[in-house]
Amino acid sequence: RHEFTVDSVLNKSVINEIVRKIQRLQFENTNLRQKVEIMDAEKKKYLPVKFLAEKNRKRILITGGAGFVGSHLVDRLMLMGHEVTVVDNFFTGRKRNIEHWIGHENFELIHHDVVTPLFIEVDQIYHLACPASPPHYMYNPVKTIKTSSIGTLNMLGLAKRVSATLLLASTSEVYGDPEEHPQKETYWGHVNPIGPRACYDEGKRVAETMCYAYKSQSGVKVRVARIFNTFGPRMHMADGRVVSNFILQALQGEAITIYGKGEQTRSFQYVTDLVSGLIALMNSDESSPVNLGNPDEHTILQFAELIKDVTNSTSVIIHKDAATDDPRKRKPDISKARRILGWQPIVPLKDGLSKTIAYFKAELEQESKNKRNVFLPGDEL
Ligand SMILES: O=C(O)[C@H]1O[C@H](OP(=O)(O)OP(=O)(O)OC[C@H]2O[C@@H](n3ccc(=O)[nH]c3=O)[C@H](O)[C@@H]2O)[C@H](O)[C@@H](O)[C@@H]1O
Repeated sequence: RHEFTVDSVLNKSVINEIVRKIQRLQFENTNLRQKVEIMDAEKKKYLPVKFLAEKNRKRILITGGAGFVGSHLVDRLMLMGHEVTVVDNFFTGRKRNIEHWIGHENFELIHHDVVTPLFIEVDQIYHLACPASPPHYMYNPVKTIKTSSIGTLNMLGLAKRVSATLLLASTSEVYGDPEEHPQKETYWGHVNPIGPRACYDEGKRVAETMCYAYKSQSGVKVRVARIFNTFGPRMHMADGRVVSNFILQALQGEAITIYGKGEQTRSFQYVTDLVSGLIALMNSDESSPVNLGNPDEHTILQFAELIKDVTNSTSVIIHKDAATDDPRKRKPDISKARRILGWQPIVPLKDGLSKTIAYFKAELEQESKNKRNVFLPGDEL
């Protein structure tokens, strides 16, 4: 209408204005389209998770969820379609262990130390937070005791308040240096209460005691998993436990260090087997402790030779001083888990090792790339 009613100067400016508006709209439209495309691409980076009906979908808290075992548990529960909240203080946990879920609508990450109370709403709590490797838990023994005692107390308090079920990640270390072999859940253990391992062993023993005190006094639903030696990808490079030490030493051609004669035994389970056991236990009605481990027992010397063999390594095997209070034998009796949960480990040691070796190889490659890209003071940037 303007074209016919106003003079040609005004007419021209109106037309210019309309053209500008159209251009702006087109620009915004393109921008919006690009934004949607980026969001779609972002969505595609997540592995597809199951869509669970509201009544089956649980709100699950995993303390220590950015750690080695915790992050594998996160993966399984996310894929199952649950809402997962991870709490970690990142002492031994790493954000990169769970980075592939960050931003997902079913996932939440909270940087928090369980020694401080936490107020959230959840249905289940997998309480894994605590360093598990001897050099890590001995690094700050007082903090280790606080984590197992006050940390567990806080999580039991949370479970009580919101009527959640709490699963405690306990350990084979509650049996100490066992005088019964293999170890059944009925065995009370042989623990030195003042030795260097006591901060962890006794910490976990009191954590178990607290679970049963909360159960009998307040009716909290508890599950206690006594976890035996576990290995797999995402173990910390500086973990210090035997599997990661031997693999890293073998891959780098360094001497494989056996503490003592190597006659002590351990039985190793692959992490995905453990995850299946933890989930089965959480969803069972069993409140008394259950061993989760692989009964396939090896001496540490045999294990060093196996690692040398599977990595094709030229490393020599050397002996160092034996560790204080190092358990001489360890092998789980898993008949209870078999009977009650229908669970048993299924991953053969060699298969688990080859996945773990591939992981450490990739980590070492990444490290050597970083070394080449490192800038030193005085370098021109
Ligand atoms: O891996 C685990 O799941 C367990 O690890 C540790 O228990 P430990 O059996 O002492 O674990 P390692 O440090 O891996 O030691 C296993 C054996 O290998 C020996 N070892 C370890 C490291 C090494 O470089 N060389 C070596 O001979 C140790 O002296 C010990 O006899 C923790 O204390 C447990 O809580 C945890 O459940």
